[in-house]
Amino acid sequence: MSLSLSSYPTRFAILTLLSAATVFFFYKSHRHLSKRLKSLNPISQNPIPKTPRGKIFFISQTGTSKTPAKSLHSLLNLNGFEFDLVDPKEYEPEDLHKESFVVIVASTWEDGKTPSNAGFFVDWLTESADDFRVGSLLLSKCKFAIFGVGSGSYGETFNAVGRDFSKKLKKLGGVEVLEVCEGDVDEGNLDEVFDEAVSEGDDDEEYDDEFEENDEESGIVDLEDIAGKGPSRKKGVNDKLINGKSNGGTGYKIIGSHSGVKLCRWTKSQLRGHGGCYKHSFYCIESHRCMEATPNLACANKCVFCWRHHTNPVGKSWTWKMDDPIEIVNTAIDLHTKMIKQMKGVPGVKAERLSEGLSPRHCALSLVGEPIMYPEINSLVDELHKNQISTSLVTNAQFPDKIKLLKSITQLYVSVDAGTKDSLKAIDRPLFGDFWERFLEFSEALAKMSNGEYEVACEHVHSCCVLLAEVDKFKIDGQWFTWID
Ligand SMILES: Cc1cc2nc3c(=O)[nH]c(=O)nc-3n(C[C@H](O)[C@H](O)[C@H](O)COP(=O)(O)O)c2cc1C
Ligand code: SF4
Repeated sequence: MSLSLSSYPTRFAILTLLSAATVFFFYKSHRHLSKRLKSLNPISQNPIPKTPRGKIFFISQTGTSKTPAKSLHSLLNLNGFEFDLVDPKEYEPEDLHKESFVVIVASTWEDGKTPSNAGFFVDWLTESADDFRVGSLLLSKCKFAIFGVGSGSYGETFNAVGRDFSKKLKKLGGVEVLEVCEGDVDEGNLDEVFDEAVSEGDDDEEYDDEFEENDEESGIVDLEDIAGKGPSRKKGVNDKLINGKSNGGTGYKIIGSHSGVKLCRWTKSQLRGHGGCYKHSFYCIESHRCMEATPNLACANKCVFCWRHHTNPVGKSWTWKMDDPIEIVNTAIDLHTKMIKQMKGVPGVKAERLSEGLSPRHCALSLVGEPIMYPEINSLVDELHKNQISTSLVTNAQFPDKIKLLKSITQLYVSVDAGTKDSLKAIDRPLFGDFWERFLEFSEALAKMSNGEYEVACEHVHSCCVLLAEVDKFKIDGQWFTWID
């Protein structure tokens, strides 16, 4: 890979690689380093266009990672690169999309756990990366580099946190300027590799000349040539998410044998005085008083975009032991309020919102799975209403018989992911052979139930045309429309 040396990211990447590895592994060759820095120093060369300040995050349990992060911070600032050294505990992750450059120095702890000063930061990142509504372009303006601080003696979880950060930032559109550098504090293999690379250069004027020649004459340097001399990824390292989380990292709590509850990212966001989800914008539902739950983790589709990565159970009918609806509601409220309480002390959480959040007023039956498959769905909804909790149920239109039996519900959200039989099959990958007929029958039943009026959530407006053709009147963003032939 060749990159122009005159570009800010490339200069930064090279400087970061050299300086962080040098600081981190206590490399002593000042002569060599200063030569390299001189050749890269933005002050002594072409002026760099003004860019926003970068951020160096230290993710550390016992302070080891903070030291190289601090040294890197001094070195970069000394060389004209404006960076802030940030404790993620004090940082608002919602602002991440505004960053242009982020360096993360992160250690890994037992079983691949993240140090506690980045607990909220990581949860936010995990949820955003797993949430298809957030999108893969959120961080497209953000370049990043990651330095892992760990120990190879922990095998598969060696530098798991650093690698996990890289994966999630990339999933959200972040641009990684260097392959994750994996430091090994015990084995010291990294400083050996680096020492080797640098000591070659130390006695080798040719190396410096070559470096300068590349820089001066062609303006191009092969970044991999340099990065290749730094720390390399260990072969056979397990790339799976290893974040010490239960339920495959989904963050939801299982209730009984077939239900679940989760604190959604919008609930957390509004607890912290930030915005809520679209239901807040459309219907004034307060996200910090909303409980996300499902009485059925299973589904009759295997949608390509499913955030559960197809690890949830699937089935065409209810074949499981059935838990009591009242018990499900009580446990869901109990677990939900416990999770709200755990938000106490998280930076930015407002005391007033926290106390309001302890009494949920809305329940989104949408977490995962198909809620109307649960045979006691009407009793469950009744129980929520008795607790003065409004209900919003999301269904994927595969159970027409069930929708006909559904009694009072505050809101019904039909997930229509495609407008034709072929595209619905390709996107939702339904288990039912007669999925299209089911979908049409569901639509007809719904049209009758709602007197031909549909309320459409914006998320699916693009694919609702076929469905809307069946009805007389529809509502988007609170405004009613009629169908024109
Ligand atoms: C109890 C314990 C568990 C650890 N687990 C891991 C691990 O799973 N993977 C890893 O790469 N390093 C692991 N390490 C090594 C730490 O990442 C290393 O000690 C690092 O320097 C700690 O940095 P910090 O003080 O910035 O948190 C572990 C260390 C301890 C003491
Ligand atoms: S409706 Fe509730 S659970 Fe769903 S996204 Fe909004 S706040 Fe979260």
